[in-house]
Amino acid sequence: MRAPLVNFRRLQVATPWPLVWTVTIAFLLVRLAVAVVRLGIWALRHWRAWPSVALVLVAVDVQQSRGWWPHLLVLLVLAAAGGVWFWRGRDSFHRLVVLRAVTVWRRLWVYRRQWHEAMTLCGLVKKYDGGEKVPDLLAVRCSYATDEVVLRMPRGQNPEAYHKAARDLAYSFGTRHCRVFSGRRQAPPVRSGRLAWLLRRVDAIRFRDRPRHVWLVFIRRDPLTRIVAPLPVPARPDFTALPLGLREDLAVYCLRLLATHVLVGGATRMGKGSVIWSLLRALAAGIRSGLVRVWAIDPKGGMELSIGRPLFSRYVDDDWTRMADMLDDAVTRMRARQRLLRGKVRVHTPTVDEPLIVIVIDEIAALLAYLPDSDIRNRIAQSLGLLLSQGAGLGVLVVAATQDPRKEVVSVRDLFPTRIALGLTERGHVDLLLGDGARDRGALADQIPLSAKGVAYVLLDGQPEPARVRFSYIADDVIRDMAATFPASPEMSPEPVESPAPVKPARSNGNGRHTYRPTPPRQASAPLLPPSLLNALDLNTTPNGGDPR
Ligand SMILES: Nc1ncnc2c1ncn2[C@@H]1O[C@H](COP(=O)(O)OP(=O)(O)OP(=O)(O)O)[C@@H](O)[C@H]1O
Repeated sequence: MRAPLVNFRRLQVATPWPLVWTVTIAFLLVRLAVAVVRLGIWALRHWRAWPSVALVLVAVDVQQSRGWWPHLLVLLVLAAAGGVWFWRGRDSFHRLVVLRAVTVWRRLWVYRRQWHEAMTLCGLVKKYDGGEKVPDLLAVRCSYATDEVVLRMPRGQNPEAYHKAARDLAYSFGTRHCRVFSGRRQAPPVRSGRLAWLLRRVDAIRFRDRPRHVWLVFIRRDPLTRIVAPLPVPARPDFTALPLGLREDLAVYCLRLLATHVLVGGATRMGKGSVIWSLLRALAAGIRSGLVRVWAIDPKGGMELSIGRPLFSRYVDDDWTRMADMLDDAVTRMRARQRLLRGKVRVHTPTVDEPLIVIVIDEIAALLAYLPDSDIRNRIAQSLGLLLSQGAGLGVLVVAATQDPRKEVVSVRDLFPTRIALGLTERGHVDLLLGDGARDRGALADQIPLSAKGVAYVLLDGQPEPARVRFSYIADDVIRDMAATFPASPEMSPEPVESPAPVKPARSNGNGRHTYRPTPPRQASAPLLPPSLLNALDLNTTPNGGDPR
């Protein structure tokens, strides 16, 4: 027989039973308290299920006391109310009933059921201490086109693992695309009213930074295969959020133009024009009121921009020297503003006296790389360098498009803080435009099909992961209508202003809508290609034969 560890008898010490019992009871009490707290947290986390549980309990009670008739009656009343709701307020019915039902169904059937298996097979489960650490599925939110899944990573992982596994994840859950975001996609709501201070504090907790959370967006059906119609012109442009198109989660894509320059890259005929025109449409009310001045340069002889000539305070399409002069004038204007604002503010606020100047250049490579006269080319490069490095805060912005984003072609590329990547021909161009690693984080701009004109990858505010958007398609008639409705107001500046070309006003057709009556094109703005050839260019690439309606 083995000797006891402590022989109390030989030591003449009585067994300390009170101590043994106290320690045991204390230990059990602590374990019980932990279990109760965990149960409480679990119940709180699943607070959404409370009403359903309560309903089931009431239903069972009613069934036992009164039979099935009350249930049938309640079902009939609910069906009738649902029918009336669907008939009178289809949008709210879809949002509050259909989408919620879809969310519950997909959360349980698609995600919860297959979560462990999919995470294991995609290599996202960690092994620790003989057990497994599976990412926690926290929430699922469905829209018509997408499922947003929020998860918490196990320790020892970072979002890069999910970027790498994005394709595997997409196919595991029966979709073709999965976008991975390491930050929250919605900004906290703007609160107003009496309780705003309280709600803001709650939001500060609810929307706090959660480094261990990852947002997966599964694209169930691609809403960007359809052409996006022109968006309504905002009555007063909000330079921090100009609506330009649609995101793939069906939210409106808004561009922050304030204090930034924008470079649009895309292969030929992938829709660079639609980005520029969508932007001009969003600015149109400001153009008419004089809050915004657009100076346009179209090195392609007016092929793209001349159609909206009245929108521009200044416009050049045929003379390299005048293009260089215009950029020099912009630098002069910027310097004058610099003197005015020095020591007062750090970012210029547009006013009618000191408007936002937006310099639109349709093909910047033509000015920086292909221009034959090297003196003018150097002048232009110098002015652009100055504008891009100093103009953003002073309200002199450059919006430029290019087919080739390489540095040899667009030497000033790195000075554009905001970039948009439409369909590109080369894989390497994606990172050149959107920054290193953008393609690995999901910006597959080189895989955008030729038919998806106007589809682009952009970086949304504060997020390293690119989002896919489609810019609204602004047809020629819409541009002419815009130009007639929102012509640039006469400039009150010392610079020479060319008077806008006369455009026939849009005529009312009696029902409050305006129809454009085309005027014959001037010689300078006549297309360089015959219409038949232009149509032929589009025929194979646009789904409906180049007639996006
Ligand atoms: N957002 C869009 N949605 C649908 N179709 C579009 C869109 N943008 C452009 N397209 C179609 O693509 C064609 C080419 O568009 P656009 O001229 O804007 O391309 P681009 O990239 O500016 O061409 P280029 O390289 O010649 O300057 C248009 O004629 C139009 O049919």
